[in-house]
Amino acid sequence: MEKLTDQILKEVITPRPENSFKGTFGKVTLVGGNRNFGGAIIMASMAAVCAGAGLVTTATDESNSSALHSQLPEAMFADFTNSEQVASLIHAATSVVVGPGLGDDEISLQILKNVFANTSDQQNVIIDGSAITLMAREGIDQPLGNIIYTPHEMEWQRLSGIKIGEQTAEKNKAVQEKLGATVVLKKHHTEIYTNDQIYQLPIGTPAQAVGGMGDTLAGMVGGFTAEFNDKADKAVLAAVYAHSAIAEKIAESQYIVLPHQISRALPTFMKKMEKLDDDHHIGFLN
Ligand SMILES: NC(=O)C1=CN([C@@H]2O[C@H](COP(=O)(O)OP(=O)(O)OC[C@H]3O[C@@H](n4cnc5c(N)ncnc54)[C@H](OP(=O)(O)O)[C@@H]3O)[C@@H](O)[C@H]2O)[C@@H](O)CC1
Ligand SMILES: Nc1ncnc2c1ncn2[C@@H]1O[C@H](COP(=O)(O)OP(=O)(O)O)[C@@H](O)[C@H]1O
Ligand SMILES: [Mg+2]
Repeated sequence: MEKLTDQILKEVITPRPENSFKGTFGKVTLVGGNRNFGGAIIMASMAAVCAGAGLVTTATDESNSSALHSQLPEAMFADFTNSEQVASLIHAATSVVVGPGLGDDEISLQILKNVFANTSDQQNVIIDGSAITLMAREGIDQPLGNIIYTPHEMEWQRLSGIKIGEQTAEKNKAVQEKLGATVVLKKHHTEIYTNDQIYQLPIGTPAQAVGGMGDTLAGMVGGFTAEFNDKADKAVLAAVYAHSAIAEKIAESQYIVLPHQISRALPTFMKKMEKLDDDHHIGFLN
């Protein structure tokens, strides 16, 4: 298992080209947030916006529209039950994030099927939260795309069939290979299973053990893969590393870290990373 270092941030977060516009930095379509879990998709959307994705659209329950706009005017809204509009937003996306707060009822299931029917191999598709639970429960096939699952241990148990106490690297890798997808297995010292390697995140803090922390990571992975689409595999690793590096910094003076604080800190954090040269590590800038 290879330990991730801050080197991954330097590789991924490079200066933006002068000759660019918002379209250069990708489009993210996020789908989730039923009436009860609107916060989940708002947190994920905030992470995608703050990570620097060029355009972000949030397909969610219509009851979340005002809250989304008041928290995040940068994001556009769509009603997630409007299947034609969602299909066209999926077609337009560089990265799709599906699942945060989607819920697991019949409407959630139909929305998930519509999303999965409209992705293509050219897209990054981040599958999180309720979407993983629904896939496992309903036996839904994996969609087309560069697939990235972001399960917590119980979601991974549901998807892989491996019980939480038995989730060894060997067993997890075998299921990852069958899926042919990237698996970000979230926990203290998250593990990332890719086609060629297993990585471990050596940082992170129990101050992160609060609701919405994973929703925020899913949005960051969506934002990073859209913005740095030419190095999408490394962008996943960089998002995982940055999420916990920022959290550790906030936790120096706070007992817990609020997920939206990580998103709000991202533009400043990314600016510092852009300036790092090979001799300087994150600690140097604290
Ligand atoms: N503000 C919002 O809108 C929020 C909305 N959210 C959205 O809610 C949806 C459901 O997601 P979910 O994760 O809350 O529920 P679920 O998938 O049933 O898993 C929980 C079960 O698994 C067990 N468990 C065992 N090990 C575990 C582990 N390592 N990590 C976590 N759980 C572990 C756990 O055990 P227990 O805690 O009971 O001991 C419990 O029995 C999803 O769409 C998500 O995006 C949330 O993000 C919160 C903020
Ligand atoms: N003790 C811990 N140490 C480090 N990271 C943690 C710890 N507990 C939780 N996390 C992180 O918090 C996130 C939790 O994800 P998840 O359970 O999906 O949250 P939610 O669905 O509520 O947003 C993951 O990124 C996980 O790695
Ligand atoms: Mg989650």
